[in-house]
Amino acid sequence: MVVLSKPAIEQFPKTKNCATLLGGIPLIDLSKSDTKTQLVRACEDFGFFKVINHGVPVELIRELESEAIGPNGDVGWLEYLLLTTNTHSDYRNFASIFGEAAENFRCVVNKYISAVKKMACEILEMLADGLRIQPINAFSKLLMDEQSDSVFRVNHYPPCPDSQESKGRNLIGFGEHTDPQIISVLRSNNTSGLQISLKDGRWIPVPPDQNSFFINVGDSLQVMTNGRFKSVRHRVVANSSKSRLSMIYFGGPPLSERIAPLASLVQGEEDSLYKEFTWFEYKKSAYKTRLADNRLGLFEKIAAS
Ligand SMILES: C=C1C[C@]23C[C@@]1(O)CC[C@H]2[C@@]12CC[C@H](O)[C@@](C)(C(=O)O1)[C@H]2[C@@H]3C(=O)O
Ligand SMILES: O=C(O)CCC(=O)C(=O)O
Ligand SMILES: [Fe+2]
Repeated sequence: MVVLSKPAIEQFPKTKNCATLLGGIPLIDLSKSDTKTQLVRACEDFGFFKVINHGVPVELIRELESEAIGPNGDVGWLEYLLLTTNTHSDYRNFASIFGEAAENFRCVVNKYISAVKKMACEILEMLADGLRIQPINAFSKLLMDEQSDSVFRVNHYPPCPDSQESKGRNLIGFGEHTDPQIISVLRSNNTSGLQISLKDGRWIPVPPDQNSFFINVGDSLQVMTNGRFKSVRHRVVANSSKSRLSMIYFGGPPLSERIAPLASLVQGEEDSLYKEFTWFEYKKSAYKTRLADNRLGLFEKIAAS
């Protein structure tokens, strides 16, 4: 893990209209009435922030965490994918073998996704308001669309004792990358590991907080805001003694949606930094890239001379 010296911490961008800085990370209290300016500022400076008083029931978060770990609590040094090979399998048999567990998990995941999606949409509407974008649901309607291509991911990082021995070296759990979608809502248990990259390229650790959410600006929001918001580069380093469990909702647009800078954020066509693309085109090209690649590079317009 990167340990920051005090002078480095003092060099973090000073946020005007001030979102509280918590170890360098903007902290937004969603219960406060006027947070839109702080939200805009956090998306411009970091592409990342922490939210508290978010309205998602703590019991729902805990329930999902315990369901994700599995009914019998077996957590080994293994993550696996188990696929059925018989396309004609009778799903009623599955239910009788796996008991209620799979059914419950699906049900809790659905409730959790509805709650975090609602929060993500509220944040996106405050951001649109802060940027004076009309209509105010210009971003959130993409997540609300029935065809929205949003995904949900649960990551489990087993403890990695080797990372203790490799002093001064970060053992990577999830390599550096930006998220391709519009917005990501991340919640983890209290195990550290997540780091974000500042604009100057320095990596800073994000202190974990199981009761809060961390929000990432994704590549699509960077494009729609014509680069005003930055999709944050982030990674996860291995923890030597504790396992990390994270759950992320990635709010994405429908596959057919055209992604381009919003007209109100560009003076004229020539000021647009990106070529228009559909989310399908972006996703297709993203899956041909390496995790750390700059996926937006392909869609950037060459700077006019
Ligand atoms: C290497 C890849 C994994 C990824 C798709 C990609 O081709 C590039 C982006 C990766 C990422 C990062 C954020 C999310 O975890 C994810 C689900 C996504 O939408 O883009 C992953 C993709 C993945 O693991 O399939
Ligand atoms: O596990 C984490 O904390 C972050 C994972 C992540 O960045 C991702 O799944 O895209
Ligand atoms: Fe990510």
